[in-house]
Amino acid sequence: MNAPASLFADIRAVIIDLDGTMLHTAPDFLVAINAMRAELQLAPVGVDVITRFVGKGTENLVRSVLGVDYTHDQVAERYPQALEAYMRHYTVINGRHSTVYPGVAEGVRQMQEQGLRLACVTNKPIAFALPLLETTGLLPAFEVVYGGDSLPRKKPDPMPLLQVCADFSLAPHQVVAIGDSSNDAQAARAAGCRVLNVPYGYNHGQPIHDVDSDGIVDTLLDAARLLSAANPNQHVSQ
Ligand SMILES: O=C(O)COP(=O)(O)O
Ligand SMILES: [Mg+2]
Repeated sequence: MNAPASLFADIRAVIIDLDGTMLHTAPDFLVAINAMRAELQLAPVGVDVITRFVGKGTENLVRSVLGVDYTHDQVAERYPQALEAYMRHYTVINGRHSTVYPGVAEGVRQMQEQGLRLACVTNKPIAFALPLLETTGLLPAFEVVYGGDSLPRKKPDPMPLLQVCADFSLAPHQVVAIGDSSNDAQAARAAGCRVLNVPYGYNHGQPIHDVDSDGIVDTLLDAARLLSAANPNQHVSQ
């Protein structure tokens, strides 16, 4: 951890990203994307190709994996069919090949015990995000969940983060966003929220150390410990 604890002294709520932060969903993306590509008579792509495109929502993902083979105009032509196929396949396999990262359940539980309010903001469609949170047992921890299609604009736009601040009646500097990518960090910076990155996710295939954030925590459990150390009076009685 490389951020001074004093930066987090006022934190009252945490916004946590989903793909690459709470859940390793790349294996689900791999299956659904390659099933879609097979329908379009395209060869499968590897997981490294796919994780470069995860984090900016479904539309970007589908367009990007078509862009591996097609020109801009060809992508535009095939996009509706590809999106329909991808959504159909993802709906069936959603969560089947995903795993919860180490420290997530415990970190979320410790944040709750500290009295921190929790929101999940993901660029995944809300219809995919909610069942995943439900089946992994994480859903009850979150007062608010926004998907990439819940609001007019998604991360890296600050809109969903600012909406959470408004929902919780908190100023942005009282809220920290935690995510695996520059997309999360840009949204947080634009919103005026604090931001922590985790190093184990996708970050569009780029090194996480290059991202402008307030620090990197190894796990969500480490994030909970950092926030606890920065807010020693915040513990609620059990
Ligand atoms: O791009 C997506 O579908 C999801 O990405 P996120 O959960 O990391 O925001
Ligand atoms: Mg992510």
